[in-house]
Amino acid sequence: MKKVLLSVRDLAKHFGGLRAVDGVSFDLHEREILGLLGPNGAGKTVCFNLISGVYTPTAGEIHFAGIRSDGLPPHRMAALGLGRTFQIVKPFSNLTVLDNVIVACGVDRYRSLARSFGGWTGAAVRKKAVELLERVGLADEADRKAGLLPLGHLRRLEIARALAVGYRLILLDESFSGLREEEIAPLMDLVARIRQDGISVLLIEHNMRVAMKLSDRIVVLDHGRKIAEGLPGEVARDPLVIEAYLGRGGSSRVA
Ligand SMILES: Nc1ncnc2c1ncn2[C@@H]1O[C@H](COP(=O)(O)OP(=O)(O)OP(=O)(O)O)[C@@H](O)[C@H]1O
Repeated sequence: MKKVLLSVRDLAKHFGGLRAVDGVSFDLHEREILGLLGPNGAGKTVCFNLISGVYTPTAGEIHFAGIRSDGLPPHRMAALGLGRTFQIVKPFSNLTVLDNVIVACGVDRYRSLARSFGGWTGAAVRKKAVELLERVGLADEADRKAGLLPLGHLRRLEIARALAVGYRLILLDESFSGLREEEIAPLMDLVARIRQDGISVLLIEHNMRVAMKLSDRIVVLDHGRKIAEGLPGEVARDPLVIEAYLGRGGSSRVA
């Protein structure tokens, strides 16, 4: 049986009177790619922020890697093996691509320093960062200033930074948005390879073709609530999902 890596139970986040996330539950299994979909304002990014420790829930529970994790700060979540990308890419523009990944590896460094004092060497982190750049196909860009990278490469850099800590799970926030058609298939291959390497993926994606093809299962939110969960083909035919995306009277499939 598949092992649950992340479990979200009755999760809620209110901002004043706004129920941005309103009683959402789902599981993500080890080695699974789970798509988190929904129209604008559905609560997807707030969910990411709850799972990664940026926000503390108003109610509900999150369990990650066998421990109750809601309320833990982002660096504790990172130390547990959770990495994430952001909808708006924010590299350190004046640092090289390699240094951007070295900085992201810092969480590991501080953790091992605290534990063993001296378990870390600069050379080891550099080696890890170079390996990560190779993994995402950016080795040739290592010495370039990150601010000079085109969007497609920036998205790969973000994924390398997420992988620097995310040895169990990475959260991808619209990693495909704004990419050219020819950049999309290779990035899908990269995400599939990451999963083959044993890392689970939770992705927010507005590109339906990408989400449907890449995800093993899909959870759909609307107005903070879960309205559907299932295999991509099932979810795409779900009348509630079609209505959420196309409005009442929508009759075509989502994908
Ligand atoms: N810090 C905040 N304070 C107040 N309201 C917020 C905050 N963050 C998000 N919201 C609101 O919560 C709701 C859900 O936002 P969220 O960003 O999660 O949507 P989303 O599904 O990611 O949408 P999109 O696809 O447009 O990024 C929105 O109404 C948003 O305005």
